[in-house]
Amino acid sequence: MNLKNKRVCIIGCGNLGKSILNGLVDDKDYPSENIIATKRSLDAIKLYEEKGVRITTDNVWAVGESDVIIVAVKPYKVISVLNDIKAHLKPEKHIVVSLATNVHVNELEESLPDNMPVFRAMPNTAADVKESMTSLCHNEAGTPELATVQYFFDKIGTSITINEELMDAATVLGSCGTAFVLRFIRAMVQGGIQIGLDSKTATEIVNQTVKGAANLLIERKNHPEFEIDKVTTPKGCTILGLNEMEHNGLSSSLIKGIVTSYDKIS
Ligand SMILES: NC(=O)C1=CN([C@@H]2O[C@H](COP(=O)(O)OP(=O)(O)OC[C@H]3O[C@@H](n4cnc5c(N)ncnc54)[C@H](OP(=O)(O)O)[C@@H]3O)[C@@H](O)[C@H]2O)C=CC1
Ligand SMILES: O=C(O)[C@@H]1CCC=N1
Repeated sequence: MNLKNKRVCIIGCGNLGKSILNGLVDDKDYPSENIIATKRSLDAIKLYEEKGVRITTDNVWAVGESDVIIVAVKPYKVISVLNDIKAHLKPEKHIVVSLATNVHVNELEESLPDNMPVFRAMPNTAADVKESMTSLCHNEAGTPELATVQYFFDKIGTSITINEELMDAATVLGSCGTAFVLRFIRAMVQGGIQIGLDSKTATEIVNQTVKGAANLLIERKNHPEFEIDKVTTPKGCTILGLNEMEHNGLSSSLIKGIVTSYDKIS
């Protein structure tokens, strides 16, 4: 089957679900008519009907109309949602993808029919602009369905497939990481304002500088320090600022924050 004919429902279309929805509805070749979004209160997603997306409060109906079931509710709600739809899931037809942190594949399988293809996906909200980093893992029944799941998450960014043992770490870096990077960006803008730039100009400069630095690493595949060495002119202003940041714990605070988030999940 042509993968663009695969129908997807996003159960629990909130912060992350809407980011994924935005990434999919703007896709040039995936038909929005193949997307269903569910929530108990539909006001926040009504606007998507104009783009051909079907919206509903009925998860069971949504499952019956879909092939890929993305469960985007909060972790503590996942099992109850699966219990509601379990009787309507067909292992030969459906693929279940949970976005929830810390709800493991074996827990998901316990609330699903036998031999159900089950995935965990850890995207981030940059899915909104098709720039998500998504980490995937799956059960054995999911193996033949990996290409289908990759199809959707590669439409909203980039995906990698890893062992489930690494999903907590991938969540912290790739999902929480969006907030970490945005806070870093905000701090740079605050510094820019302190040295005389208005907020809009500082933001424009910082946003492109961060995008450029990331693309340098993505395109050239060099270590960050290799690229930093090109900027830090001996006795220049960059190395002074960089060392002052390190004297005040820049790298250490980032590492400690990442470990703290990881400890919370695991
Ligand atoms: N936010 C992020 O960046 C990331 C989040 N995640 C994971 O994604 C999941 C969602 O997170 P997030 O989007 O932030 O949470 P939100 O609370 O924003 O979204 C969850 C949505 O689920 C809906 N919902 C609740 N119960 C039901 C139900 N029974 N049927 C249908 N919809 C329901 C709620 O809407 P209503 O009340 O109208 O039903 C709500 O909008 C979590 O498990 C989280 O761990 C993973 C990676 C990144
Ligand atoms: O903060 C959270 O728990 C969710 C999971 C990763 C990003 N947001």
